[in-house]
Amino acid sequence: MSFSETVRPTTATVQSISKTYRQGSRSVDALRDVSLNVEAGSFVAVMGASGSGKSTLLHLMSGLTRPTTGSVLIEGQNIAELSDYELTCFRRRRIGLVFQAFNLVPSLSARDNILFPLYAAGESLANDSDLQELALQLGIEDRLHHRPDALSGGEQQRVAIARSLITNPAIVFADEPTGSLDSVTGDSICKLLRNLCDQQQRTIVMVTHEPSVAIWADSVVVLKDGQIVNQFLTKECTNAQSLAARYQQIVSSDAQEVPLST
Ligand SMILES: Nc1ncnc2c1ncn2[C@@H]1O[C@H](COP(=O)(O)OP(=O)(O)OP(=O)(O)O)[C@@H](O)[C@H]1O
Repeated sequence: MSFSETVRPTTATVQSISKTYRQGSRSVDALRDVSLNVEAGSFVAVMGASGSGKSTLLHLMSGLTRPTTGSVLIEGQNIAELSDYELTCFRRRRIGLVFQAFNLVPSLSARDNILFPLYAAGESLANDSDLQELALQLGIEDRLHHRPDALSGGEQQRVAIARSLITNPAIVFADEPTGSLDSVTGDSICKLLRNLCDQQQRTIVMVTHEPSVAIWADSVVVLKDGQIVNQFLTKECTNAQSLAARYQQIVSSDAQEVPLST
């Protein structure tokens, strides 16, 4: 395994998914009949107001939760059909996950945090040079023996990204990966995600509410009240300000446009 080589490009397709959360007698329709095709090797940002369903969409696409109706195809596999055990195995091997809160184990070194998905699967690292290569690629090669509390926020997120890549997944889902970081550090994380896509053809789906983060993606999917109301290419925006203006125009409009495919 080499982390600097390209991976087999993977598509992610969501077909007519809905998700209803039930809380006692109340129910919340978090997503309503959402369809989306993320092309292999592309970088898609998901934007929307708080409560519009961004995290729910990401969690469904990454198999963390199951849709109420509809299907999610990763590498052509409908993950909604897998048993809990099969889904866990599929997620461990095929999907990388990055969260805003890093979710590192405080008592473990950066190295053991990165290797955690392998340990959880009962595996070990075949070749230590793989870890060294990954750490070098992410700029944390001299931080591997530190515990999370001795690392900066940006370094912790790099460790979390390394952990998401240790099984060499072709698709990475990131939920507000820069949400806890200052703008300079956040930019370096965006650049890293962009490189994973450009240099290795990994597919990236990232939730963000920041136009300056979304501009790093190839396209932006806009959610409103649990539905996709628009999808546009970032190259149509000259900079983060024009992306912000376009996004504002979309969310403040009552009209729902037909979503484009990436
Ligand atoms: N586990 C849950 N149980 C009940 N309702 C939920 C649950 N998770 C999310 N919801 C509801 O589903 C809707 C969509 O939530 P979601 O977290 O996907 O939105 P979001 O766009 O990611 O919001 P934010 O930007 O604030 O994180 C909201 O109304 C939320 O309250």
